[in-house]
Amino acid sequence: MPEPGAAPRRSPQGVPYTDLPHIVNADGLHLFCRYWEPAGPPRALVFIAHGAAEHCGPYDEIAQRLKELSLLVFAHDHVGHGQSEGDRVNVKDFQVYIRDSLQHIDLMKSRHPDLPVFIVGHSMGGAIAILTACERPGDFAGVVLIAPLVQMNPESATPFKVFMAKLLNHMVPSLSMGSIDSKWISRDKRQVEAYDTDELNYHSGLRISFGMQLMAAVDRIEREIPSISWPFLLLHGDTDKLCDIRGSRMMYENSSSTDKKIKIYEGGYHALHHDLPDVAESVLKEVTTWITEHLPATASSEPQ
Ligand SMILES: O=C1CC[C@@H](CCC(=O)N2CCC(COc3ccc(F)cc3Cl)CC2)N1
Repeated sequence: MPEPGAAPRRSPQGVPYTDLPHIVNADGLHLFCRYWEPAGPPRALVFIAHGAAEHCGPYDEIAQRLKELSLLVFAHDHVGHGQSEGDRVNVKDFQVYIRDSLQHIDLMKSRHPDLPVFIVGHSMGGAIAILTACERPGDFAGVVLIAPLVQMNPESATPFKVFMAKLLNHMVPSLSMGSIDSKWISRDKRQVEAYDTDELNYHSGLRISFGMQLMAAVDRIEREIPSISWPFLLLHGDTDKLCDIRGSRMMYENSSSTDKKIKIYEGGYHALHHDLPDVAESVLKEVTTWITEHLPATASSEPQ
Protein backbone atom coordinates (compact mmCIF):
# COMPACT_ATOMS: atom_id res chain seq x y z
CA MET A 1 0.00 0.00 0.00
CA PRO A 2 1.40 3.47 -0.82
CA GLU A 3 2.17 5.50 2.28
CA PRO A 4 -0.90 7.51 3.39
CA GLY A 5 -1.36 10.72 1.42
CA ALA A 6 0.89 9.56 -1.44
CA ALA A 7 -0.59 10.16 -4.87
CA PRO A 8 -1.74 6.84 -6.41
CA ARG A 9 0.52 5.53 -9.19
CA ARG A 10 -1.18 6.10 -12.52
CA SER A 11 -0.85 4.36 -15.91
CA PRO A 12 0.67 6.35 -18.80
CA GLN A 13 -2.96 7.06 -19.77
CA GLY A 14 -3.58 8.57 -16.29
CA VAL A 15 -5.64 5.75 -14.79
CA PRO A 16 -4.81 4.88 -11.12
CA TYR A 17 -3.41 1.35 -10.94
CA THR A 18 -5.76 0.77 -7.99
CA ASP A 19 -8.48 0.74 -10.67
CA LEU A 20 -6.60 -1.61 -13.05
CA PRO A 21 -5.63 -5.30 -12.82
CA HIS A 22 -1.84 -5.17 -12.43
CA ILE A 23 1.28 -6.72 -10.98
CA VAL A 24 4.32 -4.84 -9.66
CA ASN A 25 7.57 -6.12 -11.15
CA ALA A 26 10.94 -6.54 -9.42
CA ASP A 27 11.87 -2.95 -10.32
CA GLY A 28 8.68 -1.61 -8.73
CA LEU A 29 7.03 -0.89 -12.09
CA HIS A 30 3.29 -1.51 -12.45
CA LEU A 31 2.37 -3.84 -15.34
CA PHE A 32 -1.21 -3.77 -16.63
CA CYS A 33 -2.71 -7.29 -16.76
CA ARG A 34 -5.57 -8.96 -18.61
CA TYR A 35 -7.31 -12.20 -17.62
CA TRP A 36 -9.73 -14.37 -19.58
CA GLU A 37 -11.19 -16.81 -17.03
CA PRO A 38 -13.45 -19.71 -18.08
CA ALA A 39 -16.79 -20.15 -16.31
CA GLY A 40 -15.91 -23.63 -15.09
CA PRO A 41 -12.71 -25.12 -13.62
CA PRO A 42 -9.75 -24.32 -15.93
CA ARG A 43 -7.89 -27.15 -17.68
CA ALA A 44 -4.64 -25.23 -18.26
CA LEU A 45 -2.97 -21.84 -17.96
CA VAL A 46 -1.98 -19.93 -21.10
CA PHE A 47 0.33 -16.90 -20.93
CA ILE A 48 0.32 -14.59 -23.95
CA ALA A 49 3.46 -12.52 -24.71
CA HIS A 50 2.75 -9.59 -27.08
CA GLY A 51 5.24 -8.03 -29.50
CA ALA A 52 7.21 -4.80 -29.62
CA ALA A 53 5.35 -1.47 -29.84
CA GLU A 54 1.96 -3.09 -29.20
CA HIS A 55 0.11 -4.36 -26.10
CA CYS A 56 -1.92 -7.41 -25.02
CA GLY A 57 -5.36 -6.05 -25.96
CA PRO A 58 -5.21 -7.23 -29.61
CA TYR A 59 -4.93 -10.86 -28.38
CA ASP A 60 -8.53 -10.82 -27.20
CA GLU A 61 -9.77 -12.98 -30.10
CA ILE A 62 -7.17 -15.69 -29.47
CA ALA A 63 -7.78 -15.49 -25.71
CA GLN A 64 -11.56 -15.75 -26.09
CA ARG A 65 -11.24 -18.92 -28.22
CA LEU A 66 -8.91 -20.46 -25.63
CA LYS A 67 -11.23 -19.41 -22.78
CA GLU A 68 -14.10 -21.19 -24.57
CA LEU A 69 -11.98 -24.37 -24.28
CA SER A 70 -11.88 -23.86 -20.49
CA LEU A 71 -8.34 -22.53 -20.51
CA LEU A 72 -7.37 -19.68 -18.20
CA VAL A 73 -5.60 -17.08 -20.32
CA PHE A 74 -3.53 -14.25 -18.88
CA ALA A 75 -1.22 -11.55 -20.18
CA HIS A 76 0.35 -8.23 -19.29
CA ASP A 77 1.68 -5.22 -21.17
CA HIS A 78 5.48 -5.56 -21.07
CA VAL A 79 7.46 -2.80 -19.36
CA GLY A 80 7.33 0.37 -21.48
CA HIS A 81 4.30 -0.82 -23.46
CA GLY A 82 0.57 -0.02 -23.48
CA GLN A 83 -0.87 0.64 -20.02
CA SER A 84 2.26 -0.46 -18.12
CA GLU A 85 4.88 1.83 -16.61
CA GLY A 86 8.35 2.22 -18.02
CA ASP A 87 10.21 4.18 -20.67
CA ARG A 88 8.32 3.66 -23.98
CA VAL A 89 9.58 0.62 -25.91
CA ASN A 90 12.89 0.55 -24.17
CA VAL A 91 14.33 -1.82 -21.61
CA LYS A 92 17.60 -1.86 -19.70
CA ASP A 93 18.00 -5.54 -20.50
CA PHE A 94 15.82 -7.92 -22.54
CA GLN A 95 15.95 -10.22 -19.51
CA VAL A 96 13.45 -7.86 -17.78
CA TYR A 97 10.70 -9.08 -20.15
CA ILE A 98 11.53 -12.71 -19.29
CA ARG A 99 11.82 -12.05 -15.54
CA ASP A 100 8.43 -10.27 -15.51
CA SER A 101 6.80 -13.07 -17.55
CA LEU A 102 8.11 -15.68 -15.09
CA GLN A 103 6.84 -13.56 -12.19
CA HIS A 104 3.33 -13.47 -13.69
CA ILE A 105 3.44 -17.18 -14.63
CA ASP A 106 4.59 -18.12 -11.10
CA LEU A 107 1.79 -16.00 -9.60
CA MET A 108 -0.83 -17.84 -11.68
CA LYS A 109 0.78 -21.24 -10.99
CA SER A 110 0.58 -20.53 -7.24
CA ARG A 111 -3.19 -20.06 -7.68
CA HIS A 112 -3.57 -23.17 -9.89
CA PRO A 113 -0.66 -25.46 -8.91
CA ASP A 114 -1.95 -28.54 -10.74
CA LEU A 115 -2.51 -27.02 -14.17
CA PRO A 116 -0.22 -27.39 -17.20
CA VAL A 117 1.16 -24.09 -18.52
CA PHE A 118 1.43 -22.95 -22.14
CA ILE A 119 2.95 -19.80 -23.60
CA VAL A 120 1.76 -18.09 -26.80
CA GLY A 121 4.16 -15.47 -28.20
CA HIS A 122 4.10 -13.21 -31.27
CA SER A 123 7.17 -11.52 -32.82
CA MET A 124 9.27 -10.04 -29.99
CA GLY A 125 6.81 -11.85 -27.72
CA GLY A 126 7.93 -15.04 -29.46
CA ALA A 127 11.52 -14.28 -28.47
CA ILE A 128 10.31 -13.70 -24.90
CA ALA A 129 8.35 -17.00 -25.00
CA ILE A 130 11.39 -18.94 -26.28
CA LEU A 131 13.80 -17.53 -23.69
CA THR A 132 11.23 -17.93 -20.88
CA ALA A 133 10.73 -21.61 -21.80
CA CYS A 134 14.53 -22.05 -22.04
CA GLU A 135 14.87 -20.83 -18.45
CA ARG A 136 12.31 -23.40 -17.23
CA PRO A 137 12.68 -26.22 -19.81
CA GLY A 138 10.49 -28.69 -17.93
CA ASP A 139 7.76 -26.26 -16.88
CA PHE A 140 5.78 -25.77 -20.06
CA ALA A 141 3.40 -28.20 -21.72
CA GLY A 142 3.92 -26.32 -24.99
CA VAL A 143 4.97 -23.08 -26.66
CA VAL A 144 3.03 -21.53 -29.58
CA LEU A 145 5.03 -19.08 -31.71
CA ILE A 146 3.33 -16.77 -34.22
CA ALA A 147 5.97 -15.19 -36.48
CA PRO A 148 8.54 -15.18 -33.66
CA LEU A 149 11.64 -12.98 -33.66
CA VAL A 150 14.33 -15.65 -33.97
CA GLN A 151 16.68 -14.13 -36.53
CA MET A 152 17.08 -10.54 -37.70
CA ASN A 153 15.88 -9.65 -41.16
CA PRO A 154 19.11 -9.88 -43.22
CA GLU A 155 17.97 -7.06 -45.52
CA SER A 156 17.42 -4.61 -42.66
CA ALA A 157 20.29 -5.91 -40.50
CA THR A 158 23.19 -6.02 -42.93
CA PRO A 159 26.65 -6.33 -41.30
CA PHE A 160 27.28 -2.66 -42.09
CA LYS A 161 24.00 -1.55 -40.48
CA VAL A 162 24.69 -3.74 -37.43
CA PHE A 163 28.17 -2.27 -37.14
CA MET A 164 26.81 1.30 -37.44
CA ALA A 165 24.05 0.54 -34.90
CA LYS A 166 26.62 -0.73 -32.39
CA LEU A 167 28.82 2.32 -32.99
CA LEU A 168 25.93 4.79 -32.70
CA ASN A 169 24.59 2.99 -29.64
CA HIS A 170 27.65 4.23 -27.76
CA MET A 171 27.17 7.78 -28.94
CA VAL A 172 23.43 8.42 -29.34
CA PRO A 173 21.58 5.36 -27.92
CA SER A 174 18.21 7.10 -28.05
CA LEU A 175 18.61 7.87 -31.76
CA SER A 176 15.67 6.45 -33.69
CA MET A 177 16.24 3.57 -36.11
CA GLY A 178 12.91 4.20 -37.75
CA SER A 179 9.49 2.92 -36.78
CA ILE A 180 7.76 -0.34 -37.67
CA ASP A 181 6.26 0.06 -41.16
CA SER A 182 2.65 -0.89 -40.42
CA LYS A 183 1.94 -1.85 -44.05
CA TRP A 184 3.87 -5.08 -43.34
CA ILE A 185 1.78 -5.95 -40.28
CA SER A 186 -1.07 -7.47 -42.30
CA ARG A 187 -2.57 -7.80 -45.79
CA ASP A 188 -5.88 -6.81 -44.24
CA LYS A 189 -6.11 -3.02 -44.56
CA ARG A 190 -8.60 -2.88 -41.70
CA GLN A 191 -6.07 -4.52 -39.41
CA VAL A 192 -3.35 -2.07 -40.49
CA GLU A 193 -5.80 0.77 -39.85
CA ALA A 194 -6.61 -0.67 -36.40
CA TYR A 195 -2.90 -0.85 -35.59
CA ASP A 196 -2.24 2.69 -36.84
CA THR A 197 -5.14 4.17 -34.86
CA ASP A 198 -4.60 2.19 -31.63
CA GLU A 199 -3.29 4.78 -29.18
CA LEU A 200 -1.95 2.05 -26.92
CA ASN A 201 0.53 1.13 -29.66
CA TYR A 202 3.85 2.98 -29.99
CA HIS A 203 4.17 4.64 -33.39
CA SER A 204 7.47 6.48 -33.03
CA GLY A 205 10.89 5.21 -34.06
CA LEU A 206 12.57 2.34 -32.23
CA ARG A 207 15.64 3.50 -30.33
CA ILE A 208 19.06 2.11 -31.19
CA SER A 209 19.45 0.98 -27.58
CA PHE A 210 16.26 -1.06 -27.94
CA GLY A 211 17.53 -2.51 -31.21
CA MET A 212 20.69 -3.58 -29.37
CA GLN A 213 18.55 -5.45 -26.84
CA LEU A 214 16.66 -7.18 -29.65
CA MET A 215 19.94 -8.17 -31.31
CA ALA A 216 21.23 -9.57 -28.02
CA ALA A 217 18.02 -11.57 -27.60
CA VAL A 218 18.37 -12.96 -31.13
CA ASP A 219 21.96 -13.98 -30.37
CA ARG A 220 20.85 -15.70 -27.14
CA ILE A 221 18.10 -17.59 -28.97
CA GLU A 222 20.54 -18.74 -31.66
CA ARG A 223 22.77 -20.22 -28.93
CA GLU A 224 19.84 -21.86 -27.12
CA ILE A 225 18.16 -23.48 -30.14
CA PRO A 226 20.18 -26.74 -30.22
CA SER A 227 19.21 -27.43 -26.57
CA ILE A 228 15.48 -26.67 -27.03
CA SER A 229 13.55 -29.86 -26.31
CA TRP A 230 10.08 -28.66 -25.28
CA PRO A 231 7.03 -29.07 -27.57
CA PHE A 232 6.33 -26.14 -29.87
CA LEU A 233 4.11 -24.98 -32.72
CA LEU A 234 5.55 -22.51 -35.22
CA LEU A 235 3.35 -20.42 -37.52
CA HIS A 236 5.01 -18.03 -39.97
CA GLY A 237 4.04 -16.15 -43.16
CA ASP A 238 6.49 -16.53 -46.04
CA THR A 239 6.06 -12.85 -46.97
CA ASP A 240 6.88 -11.58 -43.47
CA LYS A 241 9.09 -8.48 -43.80
CA LEU A 242 9.38 -7.79 -40.04
CA CYS A 243 10.58 -11.15 -38.69
CA ASP A 244 12.32 -13.30 -41.26
CA ILE A 245 10.79 -16.75 -41.76
CA ARG A 246 14.32 -18.17 -42.02
CA GLY A 247 14.53 -17.85 -38.23
CA SER A 248 11.51 -20.15 -37.78
CA ARG A 249 12.83 -22.64 -40.33
CA MET A 250 16.20 -22.66 -38.57
CA MET A 251 14.54 -23.23 -35.17
CA TYR A 252 12.39 -26.05 -36.57
CA GLU A 253 15.40 -27.77 -38.16
CA ASN A 254 18.00 -27.28 -35.40
CA SER A 255 16.04 -27.74 -32.16
CA SER A 256 16.15 -31.07 -30.34
CA SER A 257 12.39 -31.18 -29.71
CA THR A 258 10.75 -34.36 -30.99
CA ASP A 259 7.27 -32.83 -30.66
CA LYS A 260 7.30 -29.82 -32.98
CA LYS A 261 5.16 -28.53 -35.87
CA ILE A 262 5.70 -25.73 -38.37
CA LYS A 263 3.00 -24.30 -40.62
CA ILE A 264 3.97 -21.83 -43.32
CA TYR A 265 1.31 -19.42 -44.63
CA GLU A 266 1.94 -18.67 -48.32
CA GLY A 267 1.78 -14.92 -48.83
CA GLY A 268 1.24 -14.36 -45.13
CA TYR A 269 2.50 -11.09 -43.64
CA HIS A 270 3.76 -10.61 -40.07
CA ALA A 271 0.76 -10.61 -37.72
CA LEU A 272 -0.81 -13.84 -39.01
CA HIS A 273 -3.50 -13.75 -36.29
CA HIS A 274 -4.58 -10.44 -37.84
CA ASP A 275 -3.95 -11.29 -41.49
CA LEU A 276 -6.72 -11.86 -44.08
CA PRO A 277 -9.80 -13.44 -42.44
CA ASP A 278 -9.18 -16.96 -43.76
CA VAL A 279 -5.59 -16.89 -42.47
CA ALA A 280 -6.58 -15.41 -39.10
CA GLU A 281 -9.26 -18.10 -38.71
CA SER A 282 -6.79 -20.81 -39.67
CA VAL A 283 -4.33 -19.49 -37.08
CA LEU A 284 -7.01 -19.55 -34.36
CA LYS A 285 -7.88 -23.15 -35.28
CA GLU A 286 -4.21 -24.24 -35.41
CA VAL A 287 -3.46 -22.68 -32.01
CA THR A 288 -6.56 -24.00 -30.22
CA THR A 289 -6.25 -27.48 -31.77
CA TRP A 290 -2.53 -27.79 -30.97
CA ILE A 291 -3.00 -26.70 -27.35
CA THR A 292 -6.00 -29.04 -26.93
CA GLU A 293 -3.93 -31.93 -28.31
CA HIS A 294 -1.20 -31.11 -25.78
CA LEU A 295 -3.44 -31.12 -22.72
CA PRO A 296 -2.66 -34.11 -20.47
CA ALA A 297 -5.42 -36.69 -20.90
CA THR A 298 -6.64 -36.24 -17.34
CA ALA A 299 -6.57 -32.43 -17.55
CA SER A 300 -10.35 -32.35 -17.62
CA SER A 301 -10.31 -29.88 -14.70
CA GLU A 302 -8.89 -29.24 -11.25
CA PRO A 303 -9.82 -31.72 -8.49
CA GLN A 304 -13.58 -31.47 -7.85
O1 LIG B 1 0.75 -7.17 -34.57
C1 LIG B 1 1.83 -6.59 -34.43
C2 LIG B 1 1.98 -5.17 -34.09
C3 LIG B 1 3.45 -4.99 -33.76
C4 LIG B 1 4.11 -6.22 -34.34
C5 LIG B 1 5.19 -6.82 -33.46
C6 LIG B 1 6.48 -6.10 -33.72
C7 LIG B 1 7.66 -6.87 -33.20
O2 LIG B 1 7.61 -7.40 -32.11
N1 LIG B 1 8.80 -6.96 -34.00
C8 LIG B 1 8.83 -6.39 -35.36
C9 LIG B 1 10.03 -5.50 -35.52
C10 LIG B 1 11.30 -6.21 -35.14
C11 LIG B 1 12.46 -5.26 -35.29
O3 LIG B 1 13.63 -5.99 -35.04
C12 LIG B 1 14.81 -5.27 -34.91
C13 LIG B 1 14.87 -3.91 -35.12
C14 LIG B 1 16.10 -3.26 -34.98
C15 LIG B 1 17.22 -3.98 -34.63
F1 LIG B 1 18.41 -3.36 -34.49
C16 LIG B 1 17.17 -5.33 -34.41
C17 LIG B 1 15.94 -5.97 -34.55
CL1 LIG B 1 15.80 -7.68 -34.29
C18 LIG B 1 11.22 -6.72 -33.72
C19 LIG B 1 10.00 -7.62 -33.53
N2 LIG B 1 3.02 -7.15 -34.52
